[in-house]
Amino acid sequence: MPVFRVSRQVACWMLQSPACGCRASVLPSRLLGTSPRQIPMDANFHSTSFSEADQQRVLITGGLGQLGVGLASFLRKRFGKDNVILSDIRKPPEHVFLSGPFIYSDILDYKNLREIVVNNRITWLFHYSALLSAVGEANVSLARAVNITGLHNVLDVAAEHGLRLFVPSTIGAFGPTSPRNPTPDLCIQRPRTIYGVSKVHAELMGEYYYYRYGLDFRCLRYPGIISADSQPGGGTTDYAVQIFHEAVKNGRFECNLKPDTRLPMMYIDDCLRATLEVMEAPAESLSMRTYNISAMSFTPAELAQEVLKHIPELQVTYNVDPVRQAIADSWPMNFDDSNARKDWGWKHDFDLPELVTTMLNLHGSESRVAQAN
Ligand SMILES: NC(=O)c1ccc[n+]([C@@H]2O[C@H](COP(=O)([O-])OP(=O)(O)OC[C@H]3O[C@@H](n4cnc5c(N)ncnc54)[C@H](O)[C@@H]3O)[C@@H](O)[C@H]2O)c1
Ligand SMILES: C[C@@H](O)[C@H](N)C(=O)O
Repeated sequence: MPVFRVSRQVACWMLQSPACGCRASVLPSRLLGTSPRQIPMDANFHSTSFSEADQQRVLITGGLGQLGVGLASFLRKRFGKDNVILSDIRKPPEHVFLSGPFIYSDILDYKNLREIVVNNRITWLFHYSALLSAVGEANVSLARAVNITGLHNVLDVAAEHGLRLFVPSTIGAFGPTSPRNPTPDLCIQRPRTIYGVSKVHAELMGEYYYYRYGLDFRCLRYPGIISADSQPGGGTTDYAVQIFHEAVKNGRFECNLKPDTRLPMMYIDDCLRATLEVMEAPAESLSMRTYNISAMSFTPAELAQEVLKHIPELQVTYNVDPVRQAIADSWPMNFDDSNARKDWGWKHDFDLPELVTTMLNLHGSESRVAQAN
C-alpha cells in the first residue's frame, strides 16, 4: 500500500543517523510533509543554490551583543561589506552604524524576519539573539520568549527560504549530571538554567529540522568568549572579560566566582574563525550538526596569576555571586572537541598566555588613546 510505503520510508530516514551515511537531502521534499508554518508540499528547501552563493548574503540577528559586531566585521572581510547585514532591537552606536548595513529586527516578529530575508535575498543566517545565563535567570519569561520562541521563528524562516543556519550553543547546555572533565559531544544534558534548557532545545530542534526538512543547520557549543572591544551581555563567564578592563583601568578586580572555578574559555578571534569554518565545511565532512569547540580552560586564580605577570600591582579580591557560582559549578570544566578537530580540522590559536598578552595589548593601546585625547 502506497501510504504504508511512504510512512516507512520517512520513519527509516528519520531514525537513521548521519553516521550511517544517510543525509537529509536523499529524501525528496514531497515526502517531507509540511512545517508548522504550512510550507507547501512541493517547496524546494534548497531553492537558493550554493553555486550562486559563493557570494553569500548574510543576516546576523542579535548583532549588537558581545559577539555580533566582531562577527560582522570578520564576515565582511570574506563576503564584502554590503553583503553582511547586522540586526538587533537596540540602536547601534555610530561606529557600528557607519561600518556596514544595519537593520532593525525583532526575532519575535516572524513577518518582519521573513520580509528581511526575502527583500535582502539572504542565504546565510547567524542567529545570535539570546539572553545569557545570569540575565536569563533574572528574567525567565523573557529568556523563554527570546531563546525559544525566537528560535522557532528563525528555524521556520530558514527552512522556508533554504538558508544555511548557524545557531551558537554553549557549555551551558550541560548540567551537573553531565561528565564535567572532560565533557564529550554526546552525553547527558540536563542543564538547570533557562539559558541551558533553551540551548539544548535549539540543538535538538535544529537537528530535527535538518533530518525532517533538510535544513542546513550548523551549531557550535562555544566556551566562555573573551573579547577586548565588546562588553559581555550578562553571563557566568563575564569575569574573564572584566578582569582586563579593571586591571588596566583601576589596578583592582573583584571576581564574582571562587578562585578555583574551572571553566572552558576561548579568545574571540578563535571563536569567529571556528564559526566561519564550520559554515564553510563541506556537508559530507560533518558527522554531526552540533559540535563542542575548545581552546583553553582556567580558573580565576590561574587567570589572575597570568595577568599579574604583566601588571604585578594588580589586586584581586573575591566576592562570590551565589547565582553565578551555582551555574558555574554545574558546567563543564574541560570541553572535549575531538570531533570538531577530526571532522572539519578545528584548531585553536590562542592559549592562556597569548590570550592575556593580546587582551592587555588591546586594552593598553585603548587606554593610551583615551589618555592622549
Ligand atoms: N559570549 C559568550 O561567551 C557566549 C558563549 C557561548 C554562547 N554564546 C552565544 O552566542 C550568541 C551571542 O552571544 P553574545 O555574547 O553576543 O550575547 P549578548 O547578550 O551580548 O547579545 C545578545 C543580543 O541579542 C539581542 N536581543 C535580545 N532580544 C532580542 C530580540 N527580541 N530580537 C533581536 N535581538 C534581540 C540583544 O539586544 C543583544 O544585543 C548567543 O546566542 C549566546 O548564547 C555566547
Ligand atoms: C558561556 C556562555 O554561554 C555565556 N558567556 C554565559 O556565561 O552565559
